[in-house]
Amino acid sequence: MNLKQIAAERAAEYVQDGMKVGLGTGSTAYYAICRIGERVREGLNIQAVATSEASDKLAKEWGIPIVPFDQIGRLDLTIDGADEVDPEFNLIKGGGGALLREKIVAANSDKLIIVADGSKAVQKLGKFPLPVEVVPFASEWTFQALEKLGCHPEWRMDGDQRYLTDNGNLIADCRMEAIEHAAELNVQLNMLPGVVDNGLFINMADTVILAKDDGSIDERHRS
Ligand SMILES: O=C(CO)[C@H](O)[C@H](O)COP(=O)(O)O
Repeated sequence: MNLKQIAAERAAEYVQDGMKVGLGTGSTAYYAICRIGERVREGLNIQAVATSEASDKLAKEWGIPIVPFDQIGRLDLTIDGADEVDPEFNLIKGGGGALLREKIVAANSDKLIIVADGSKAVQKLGKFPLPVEVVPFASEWTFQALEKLGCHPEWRMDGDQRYLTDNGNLIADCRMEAIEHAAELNVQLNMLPGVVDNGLFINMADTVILAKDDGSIDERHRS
């Protein structure tokens, strides 16, 4: 039983004819894109944007119409994965490195549906290293600023090179174990010159669909 697929396919049912849809990134969002792609092949009429080059490629392979960001306007719905989800629907995202585009797309969507297997549900965010996207210019200074903030950053690597995002930036993964004040940290991080954005998604998710070990679905909506 593929829990990621179960959660993602439930979310894909929310996509309706005529909608403008944001497509997430990662191994769970993958199944949502595939299911939406199947429905497009069956005649579903939508327009979409993708949150990464990988999702863009996958969507096009399925024949999902991808529209330039500047031409699509506001989105009805975005379906994306997450690395951690807390009881208030706050998230850590960016394990796949797409956090910046994911946050921009989520912020321009009427509804953000998060899909995941049950292991992503946590009481407190922070065990998963928090990704912070950093511009390459003077990146060691930014790294030091993250250290001073107590974030314990480590550069994400791709072999022996620093990992580069689709935007040509670096990722510092911050190992904090537990984040006590996620909303405040989100603001503090984004105020550091050199930080483009970080993987904390505060008050952004509207619906969380988790597939539990027995294959049942735990679907929650933010009131
Ligand atoms: O934020 C993301 C990519 O930047 C992903 O949604 C997140 O890492 C979850 O990925 P997966 O579904 O593969 O566990």
